[in-house]
Amino acid sequence: MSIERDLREQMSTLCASLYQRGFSVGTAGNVSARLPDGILMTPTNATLGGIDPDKISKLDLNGEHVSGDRPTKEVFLHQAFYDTRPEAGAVVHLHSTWATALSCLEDTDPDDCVPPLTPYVVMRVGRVKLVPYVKPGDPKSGDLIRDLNGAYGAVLLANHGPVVSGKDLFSAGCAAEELEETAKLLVALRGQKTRLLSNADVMDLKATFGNM
Ligand SMILES: O=C(CO)COP(=O)(O)O
Ligand SMILES: [Zn+2]
Repeated sequence: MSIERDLREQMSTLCASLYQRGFSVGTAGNVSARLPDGILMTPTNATLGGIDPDKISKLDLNGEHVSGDRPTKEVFLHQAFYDTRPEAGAVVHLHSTWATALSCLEDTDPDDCVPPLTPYVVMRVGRVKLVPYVKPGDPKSGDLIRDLNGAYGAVLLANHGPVVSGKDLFSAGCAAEELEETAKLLVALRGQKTRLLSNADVMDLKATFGNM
């Protein structure tokens, strides 16, 4: 099977799994994966529960739509991650409940939305930036990601939801799920005395596991 065909199948399977487990509803969210000759993206106004591998949109290295259905309106967001993070092989955007809740809370630290509560959010997600609200599909969303200069692999779009990159579809999917579960923990622990991992713990995890 070709690399592209394999990625198309993986993307359809990942999207269906995210949808079936409630990480996405309706037509919310979009997923992309980088190829040597372009980017595969889920079509706009498509439910992640029914992504047909043959209808997945393909853009060339110049961002031109070359095949498949019309791509997600968040093309700019995905392209900005690939342009600023050479290690990014895939990007997952969701409206998952708890990460979106975190994006709406006024006291969320914009430079570090998710403190090191557990080892896996450090290992899988890393620091998360809060990106100011722009309406879905606004090219400005890409500019806001480019302004980060690749410093963050994951962001929360204010009042909208998470966007998480990873070295491949599996890693980006795991990171998006880990972010959602950690956001749920954060909301559940609000107002309570909470112990965080120490800086030494965080450094040790990064040294041991690197970029998962
Ligand atoms: O989540 C979404 C926009 O932010 C979904 O839009 P698309 O259907 O265009 O991918
Ligand atoms: Zn969205």
